[in-house]
Amino acid sequence: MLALGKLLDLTLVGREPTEKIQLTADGTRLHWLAEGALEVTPASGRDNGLDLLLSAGIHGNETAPIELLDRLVQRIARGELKPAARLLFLLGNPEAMRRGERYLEQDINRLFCGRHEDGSGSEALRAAELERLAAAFFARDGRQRLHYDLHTAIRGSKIEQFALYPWSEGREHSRAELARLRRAGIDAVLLQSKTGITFSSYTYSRLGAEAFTLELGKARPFGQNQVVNLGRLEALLQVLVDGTEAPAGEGGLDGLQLFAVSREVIKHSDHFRLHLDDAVDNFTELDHGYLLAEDIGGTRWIVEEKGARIIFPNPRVRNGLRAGILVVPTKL
Ligand SMILES: O=C(O)CCC(=O)N[C@@H](CCC(=O)O)C(=O)O
Ligand SMILES: [Zn+2]
Repeated sequence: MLALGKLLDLTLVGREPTEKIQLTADGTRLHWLAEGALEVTPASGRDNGLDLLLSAGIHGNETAPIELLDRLVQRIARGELKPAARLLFLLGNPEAMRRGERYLEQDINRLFCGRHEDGSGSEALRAAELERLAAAFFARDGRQRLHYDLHTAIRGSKIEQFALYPWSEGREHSRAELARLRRAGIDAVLLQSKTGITFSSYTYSRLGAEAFTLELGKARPFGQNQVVNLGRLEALLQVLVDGTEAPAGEGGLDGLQLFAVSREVIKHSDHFRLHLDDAVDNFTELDHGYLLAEDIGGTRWIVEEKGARIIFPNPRVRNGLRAGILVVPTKL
């Protein structure tokens, strides 16, 4: 296997490869751009016009998606998987991956769309670097742009594999992209209705890519992800990479649950109290009238929405950040 196929190993030991560019026997070009960043260019005559960005490790302890990307990179480097798409693989927060932590000082996934400019430290610099790498990758006109940012969640979930679809003024959510996710085993999608500060929001709203955050089960350490079945997603990624995806049929959303954001619960102060046990799963339904959280100045979060469910409840975020999302069922 080409040495650049060991992107994950290189990243985990913090080493630069000696050779930055390598070619497989059939002419696929692998180019190490920066720590945790590998660009793959199809052999001449094979390029099908898709630019596909695959990222993982934006949170360093979310290892199942990192292992999935590692398998794809290795298969490409061995010449077993022959890309027809241009690819950019990004491992988001290498230092956090080495330490097995979600982040060191700042959550990188709250530092996009320029937020890194207000911050300092290694994670703000890394978010700026990831923006530059993604912008350079998606700079070519006339090509299809697609980004999957792969994550796992802190809690268990009543819906194990789901996606968050960013929002941008004047753009409609794509039915074809939702159908594609359905084929990949995604059971639910949260349709955002305002711009965000996450990596997928950046590539969606600033770079014009179709972009999603994918949540793929519960976060576990490296080597302990056998319980997560990523087979259908892996199959989709393979056919996107080698250009053998079957043409999409009509419809294709059967069984896909759609949700809208009703309210984001923002933690304003150290007085913030969340009235949910750590064992409560994502997508748990909350009763009408339930007191979900309290904060300084008598702020109270009481559930008023019919069919409300909670995702990503987390009282340990920094003040000013999202401590949970109340979602409700919706339709396209
Ligand atoms: O389990 C949790 O509380 C967080 C899991 C996670 O990292 N989710 C992403 C979602 C990004 C998005 O909103 O698109 C995050 O919080 O960054
Ligand atoms: Zn994450």
